[in-house]
Amino acid sequence: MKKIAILGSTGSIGTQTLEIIAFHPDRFQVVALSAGQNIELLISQAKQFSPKLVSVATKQLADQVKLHLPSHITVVYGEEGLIEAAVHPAADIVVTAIVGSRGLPATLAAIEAGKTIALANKETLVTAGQLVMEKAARYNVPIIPVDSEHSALFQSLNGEQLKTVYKLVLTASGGSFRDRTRSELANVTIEDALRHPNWSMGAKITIDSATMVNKGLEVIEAHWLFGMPYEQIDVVIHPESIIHSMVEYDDSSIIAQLGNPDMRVPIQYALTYPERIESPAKRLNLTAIQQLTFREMDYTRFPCLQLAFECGKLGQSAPTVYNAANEIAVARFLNREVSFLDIERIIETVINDHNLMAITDAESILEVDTWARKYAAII
Ligand SMILES: NC(=O)C1=CN([C@@H]2O[C@H](COP(=O)(O)OP(=O)(O)OC[C@H]3O[C@@H](n4cnc5c(N)ncnc54)[C@H](OP(=O)(O)O)[C@@H]3O)[C@@H](O)[C@H]2O)C=CC1
Ligand SMILES: CC(=O)[C@@H](O)[C@H](O)COP(=O)(O)O
Ligand SMILES: [Mn+2]
Repeated sequence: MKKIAILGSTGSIGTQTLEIIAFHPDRFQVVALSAGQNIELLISQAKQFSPKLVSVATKQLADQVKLHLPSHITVVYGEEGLIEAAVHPAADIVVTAIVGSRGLPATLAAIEAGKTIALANKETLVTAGQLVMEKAARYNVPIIPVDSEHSALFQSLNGEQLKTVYKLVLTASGGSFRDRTRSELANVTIEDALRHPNWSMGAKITIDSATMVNKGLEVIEAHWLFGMPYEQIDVVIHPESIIHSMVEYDDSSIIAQLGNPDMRVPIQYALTYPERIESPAKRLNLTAIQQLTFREMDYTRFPCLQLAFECGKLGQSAPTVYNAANEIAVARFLNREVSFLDIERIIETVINDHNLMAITDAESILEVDTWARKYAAII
């Protein structure tokens, strides 16, 4: 029986993780759940899965949750509560399904506590890739990707020698506005932006997909997860999201992972790795699909992806700034304060006005992250 803690159990990844756990009741047990504000859902999850501990964003919410749960379930809150969930002594695997770089301290704590990390929260690797990977190596902790592209790369690299990789190829759906020109983006609405063609996901990542920032974050995530130079990472538009990513080797062979767009597959793989077991996902029927298509990435149409490569190559504090500026810009867009195209303007401005600095520890990351957030909030 694998014991699971989920950070962000009320979100898109969190609820799908619980679907997998419910599908395999003999294999998994939930020991900790963490939510932000959605206590109604958290309470019903706790009643169904009987964790030992639940965590919510604030003391006020924790007090309300306590009224609805039996006293043997510990209720904690805030950043410390999130960390308690991440280091729960009974947990073997921590699923990091919280959104944004606020997931970093709990992820670092889980690594120090020796937990296997099933990593969905890509922002932690973008903002602190070196720190996270060095810590994972020091504590001998596996980081298993949940993000569909990285799960695909992980599977396509299985048993191969990294030195024989010619390039990693991430696929991108193109997002909600794939077929619109830049001039057509000026007046798009939040509702339009949230209509992803293939995946049902949380709001922040759906906007990231439309700006192509999601692919930018994923390029940096791939760099850190697989130790691959940016020059050997490529992105291709694949509107059907059936090939989840691929690895091209020196001998010209390409190994890819395919499947219907269903996050329960990579989530389950991260929980059962290296085993493969039956999943609730619908099987892929290639003859029904008939054709898979590909388009060259247009870096002028999607400048945020170009910027991510530049920030990744610059290293130091640049990826932290890229991520923080984007988190604020997306929150402002979702709050109807700025337009869709303002997201890239804000990111570009914050990056251009930033003086690159060395990132040595969690404190320096927090300092840069705080500066970028404050600036992105007012421009
Ligand atoms: N959705 C997907 O298909 C994919 C997502 N990812 C990545 O996974 C991560 C999660 O994405 P997704 O599930 O879509 O996001 P959602 O917005 O659906 O869920 C976010 C989760 O984080 C919780 N949360 C937010 N703020 C806080 C806080 N201050 N303290 C504690 N918990 C908080 C939310 O709690 P609450 O709702 O209770 O406030 C919720 O459980 C992201 O990093 C995303 O990039 C990667 C690949 C695919
Ligand atoms: C499901 C998943 O992993 C998302 O990150 C997804 O890849 C978003 O799709 P695009 O960013 O390719 O639109
Ligand atoms: Mn992805």
